[in-house]
Amino acid sequence: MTDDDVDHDLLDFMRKAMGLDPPTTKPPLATKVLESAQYIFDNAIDVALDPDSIKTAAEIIYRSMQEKSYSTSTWSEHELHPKEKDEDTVNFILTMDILNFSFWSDFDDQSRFAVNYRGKRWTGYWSLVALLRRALDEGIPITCPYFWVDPTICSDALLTHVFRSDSEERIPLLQERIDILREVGEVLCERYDGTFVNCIHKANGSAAALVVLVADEFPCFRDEHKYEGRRVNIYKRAQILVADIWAAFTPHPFGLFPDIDTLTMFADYRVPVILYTLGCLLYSPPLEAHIRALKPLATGHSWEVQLRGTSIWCVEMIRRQITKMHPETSGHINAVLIDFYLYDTAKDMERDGKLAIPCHRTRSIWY
Ligand SMILES: Nc1nc2c(c(CN[C@H]3C=C[C@H](O)[C@@H]3O)cn2[C@@H]2O[C@H](COP(=O)(O)O)[C@@H](O)[C@H]2O)c(=O)[nH]1
Repeated sequence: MTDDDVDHDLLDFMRKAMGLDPPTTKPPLATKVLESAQYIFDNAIDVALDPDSIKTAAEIIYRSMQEKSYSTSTWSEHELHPKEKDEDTVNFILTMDILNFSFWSDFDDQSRFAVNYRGKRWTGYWSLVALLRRALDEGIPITCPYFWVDPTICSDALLTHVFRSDSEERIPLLQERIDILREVGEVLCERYDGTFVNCIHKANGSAAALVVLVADEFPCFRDEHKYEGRRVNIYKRAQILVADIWAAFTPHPFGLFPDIDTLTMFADYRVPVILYTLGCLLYSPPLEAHIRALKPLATGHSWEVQLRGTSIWCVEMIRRQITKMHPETSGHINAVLIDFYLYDTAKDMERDGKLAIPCHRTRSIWY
């Protein structure tokens, strides 16, 4: 039967007679992050972009990504990232991205929160990945949602042991980390049979739908703020969760997201530093003085929202510039890979003392 054989008028008549809604071609779910970023950029007065530096940076980033053949496979090449393409890896990535926030430190390098694992000393994001592996090696099922929700086997004391430090500084926001693990576990066990794989299935292959599902279902991922009277969506950990799954799995079915290019840069505290160092981001004198003085910046403060939103918009401008100058890359250089590249490069530059400004000091669960 072809579409011509179908009597659509009769079908509509029968639908109405049966009280069925007419067929609606639902618009694809949108995260509204990019439009939030543009709104913040358009209204920002303390953070601006420099178009010439963006053009120059785009070419530098493009060439470097080509030289390093930056792709999704780069993700699994990291020493501590899981390589298996299975449900355990999905739950490992979920656990990691529930906790993937706020590792900046005002302690000196020897005293800052650190985890010794496999003969190396890990700090920052990598200390989180290391401590999860350390717990699994100790036989603690730290990536299992059913474990998180049962305080008789997963006590706060045991989780404090999992998050223990091998240096003077303790992990920041320990209680928040414990609370949100249990919060996510409750929802997953009640509605998704205790595995994030069922969330992936429910999103039906759409990265944007999965980001929106995560932000709707799990409050700790609902990275939304008020700016100039409007709600703005940043969704940093919800987006990087989907991006990590995409990078870790594609082309395995768990990682097939045809709309992955709708994700944006992940507004953390590291990437703005390299964007500033490249001359792309410009700060007003009071904001720059505040950051250089390592003063705290409250979550939701206008300066903080401007920093995050304008960084997202900056990476979008870089992405558009790369696509304009190198149309052949439009299929495989997206905001996610540019972001991953910028984060990794920022870590290298931090190690070599080449970053031009400290990161801003916001302590929150959002990033
Ligand atoms: N925008 C963005 N933010 C990222 C990452 C990553 C790590 N992603 C890995 C996966 C693929 C990539 O190749 C990376 O190897 C962590 N973060 C954020 O940074 C902060 C930790 O920083 P530090 O204290 O310096 O380690 C914290 O807010 C964390 O959420 C990223 O990729 N992009």
